[in-house]
Amino acid sequence: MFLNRLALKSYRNYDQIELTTDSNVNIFVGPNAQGKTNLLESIYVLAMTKSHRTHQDKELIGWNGDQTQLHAQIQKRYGSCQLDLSISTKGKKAKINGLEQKKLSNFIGALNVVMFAPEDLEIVKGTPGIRRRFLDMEIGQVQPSYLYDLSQYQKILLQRNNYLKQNFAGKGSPDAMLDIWNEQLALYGVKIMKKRQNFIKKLQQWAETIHRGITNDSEELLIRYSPSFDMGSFEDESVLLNQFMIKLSLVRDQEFRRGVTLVGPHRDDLLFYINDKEVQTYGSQGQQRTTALSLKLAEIELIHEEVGEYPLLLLDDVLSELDEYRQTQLIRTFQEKVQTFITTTGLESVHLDQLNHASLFHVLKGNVSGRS
Ligand SMILES: Nc1ncnc2c1ncn2[C@@H]1O[C@H](COP(=O)(O)OP(=O)(O)OP(=O)(O)O)[C@@H](O)[C@H]1O
Repeated sequence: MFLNRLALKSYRNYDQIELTTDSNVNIFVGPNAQGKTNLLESIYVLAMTKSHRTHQDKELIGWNGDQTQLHAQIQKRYGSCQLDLSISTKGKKAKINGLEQKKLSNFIGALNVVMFAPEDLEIVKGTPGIRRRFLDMEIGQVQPSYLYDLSQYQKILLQRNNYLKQNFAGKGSPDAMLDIWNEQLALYGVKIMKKRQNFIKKLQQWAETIHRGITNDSEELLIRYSPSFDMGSFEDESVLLNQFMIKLSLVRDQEFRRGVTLVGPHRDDLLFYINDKEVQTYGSQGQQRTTALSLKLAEIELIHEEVGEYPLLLLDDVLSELDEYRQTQLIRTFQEKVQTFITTTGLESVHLDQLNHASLFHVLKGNVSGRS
């Protein structure tokens, strides 16, 4: 799929812009703090309805406005499609081809993107919460039902935690109520775990091959799902559900003492190994960065497999971080296949000679000029 046109109103430091983009590679060049990342972020927001770098939607609204409007014209295999998203302090409104979508989950997935930014190193190095967010965003954009399961799970988790806090052991008779929460929690928890397990299995297959290519066959990358309890080889959801309930009963007293839910996908993690050694603990900075790159490139292939079209690739200030060999590998992956948006402060860090065709845009103080 391709983004043909992007229009923004009152988005971060852009008052109003309209861009026609190249179907191959688009390079946005400019000094620091001019709006390059903001531009890529806006494309990400059009795909996911939220930013990759903040949970606070109001930060996206230009300082002089009270709402922002984003518009994209997308070219897909089966025709073109118009996406409109407006974000105000009161909430979000999303339209596909002029039709308002009651649920944002129906809007997510109309445009698919893979973003690779310097902070993605945190997916490898950072806390489990960052890896769970990565899983949620990526599975969500190819499987809208996942987002529904997740929001149900989060609601139940919140209520269950409140309940645990208020009804510590010995006070009242909490069991009957807890049984109801447990069933609900396990029901949605298992759905999420199964979907994460399937996603990671597929991601692993792609990432392993890609990582071998990037490292000249010297490194074997393994990605492993690490759920809050051992799923064993259980394929059947009802067996897993039963396991979930057993685990909950085992930690019951501890949960009352601590006032939090100790079992479930909100405690999942994702582990990375290179040649059998955990990357988070033993990996060099370079290996951690390459792992993040392999993960992102694997995602491109996975989305293609699931959706039948390649997503857009958004590379925010990452090319200068990659050596020539890795940059060449990356360019080979997207060239003529994946519409790519690159930001950089200087063209000297981009191996332009490797690109068959690219459009160049200059970004200065919230204005974009060019396309050459
Ligand atoms: N809500 C907002 N309204 C207006 N301006 C904003 C808003 N949020 C951020 N900005 C401004 O946007 C600018 C940053 O833009 P951006 O992060 O896109 O920079 P950049 O060109 O990618 O820079 P760098 O090369 O340093 O990463 C900053 O000057 C910041 O003050």
